[in-house]
Amino acid sequence: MNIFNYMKTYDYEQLVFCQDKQSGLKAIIAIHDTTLGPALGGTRMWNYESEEAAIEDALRLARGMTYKNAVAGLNLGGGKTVIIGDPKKDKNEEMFRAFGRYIQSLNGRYITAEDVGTTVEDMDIIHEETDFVTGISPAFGSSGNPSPVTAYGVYRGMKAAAKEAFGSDMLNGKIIAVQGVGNVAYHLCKYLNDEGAKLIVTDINKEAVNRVVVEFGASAVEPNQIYNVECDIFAPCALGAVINDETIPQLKAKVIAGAANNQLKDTVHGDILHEMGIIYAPDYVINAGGVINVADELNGYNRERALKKVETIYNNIERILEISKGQQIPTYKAADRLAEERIDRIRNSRSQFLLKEKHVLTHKL
Ligand SMILES: NC(=O)c1ccc[n+]([C@@H]2O[C@H](COP(=O)([O-])OP(=O)(O)OC[C@H]3O[C@@H](n4cnc5c(N)ncnc54)[C@H](O)[C@@H]3O)[C@@H](O)[C@H]2O)c1
Ligand SMILES: CC(C)C[C@H](N)C(=O)O
Repeated sequence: MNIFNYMKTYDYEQLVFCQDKQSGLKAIIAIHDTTLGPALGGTRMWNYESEEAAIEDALRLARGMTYKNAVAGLNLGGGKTVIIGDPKKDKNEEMFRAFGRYIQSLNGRYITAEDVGTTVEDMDIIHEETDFVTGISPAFGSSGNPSPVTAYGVYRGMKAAAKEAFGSDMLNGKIIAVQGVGNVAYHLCKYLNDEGAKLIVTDINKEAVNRVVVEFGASAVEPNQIYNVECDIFAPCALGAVINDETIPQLKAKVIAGAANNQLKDTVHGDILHEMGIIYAPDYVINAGGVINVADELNGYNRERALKKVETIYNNIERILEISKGQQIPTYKAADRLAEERIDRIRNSRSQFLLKEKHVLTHKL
């Protein structure tokens, strides 16, 4: 990978490598675009097969956060961190403190939160060293674990997509296939079960599967079977790139609406879904509940206000579906246009010189 070429192609601002020998920290912070405000995006800890794979993931996820924050209407740019390591074995207190000091050194250009492999407890340790961290414990007056709120946003966005596909946003009686039933999807399954949907689930973690089978009457299938089960809606809630050449021909669902980031392996897969008439709720639009929730901390956390903003995911999906129909373009393109138009509008409105700009971190600073 030619890093500078890649950064130039997608217009990245900064890539920061953080190393601490004593704790074993190897982290990469990618900052994509800070036109709208400081870059906010979570920290993922993952046992990457190579350093190149880690860099690529950080870059892709950071750009996704720029678009996610823009469409969600947040005054925040996009960034993300990956920590190389096994979250089950390699974590220690010194590692997150060293990482917190690196975040502090960026002086507010980047704010972190949870992602796959990191927890509220990890954010609390980072907070020992920096204020530029969200999703910390409610004991600090903060928002805590973003996953339940992400799930609520996905649920609302799924309803908006269902309305387009089935003529009603009621999900009772609908068969919904859920891939990965971890932090977000457990809560999503609860909302869906409460509304009377029938759940088919899978996960590589048997305990996670058993929990939703027992609590919500879900039926379980093997991980490789989830793509071709008879269902109305497919909800990818595990990892990225699951909509690809191999999986698309297997799909029976009319709607794809789930929490996972970077669901399309490539944009061409979004084009194919569009041609097939499958309604795809763009991942970064439907899964913005968590970032909306943690971003609210920057103004002094108010859960009611945060949830009210999460409700707008329903309208955002409706709007994207309207643009997609009106302009005859795939939904991922409609979402990208919304994001890019907002960023351009704000960039253009910033043409006057200000001696000192008002900082968006009004509460934290
Ligand atoms: N947590 C949030 O608030 C949030 C916000 C936005 C987006 N997301 C995205 O949503 C997805 C899920 O996040 P999470 O916090 O629930 O993570 P998680 O790790 O708690 O859950 C993911 C689940 O997927 C399972 N899984 C992994 N590979 C699988 C496979 N091949 N087949 C089936 N199951 C598999 C894991 O065992 C795990 O139970 C991630 O892509 C994350 O980036 C999360
Ligand atoms: C809570 C957020 C800042 C990060 C979250 N993991 C996301 O991808 O949106």
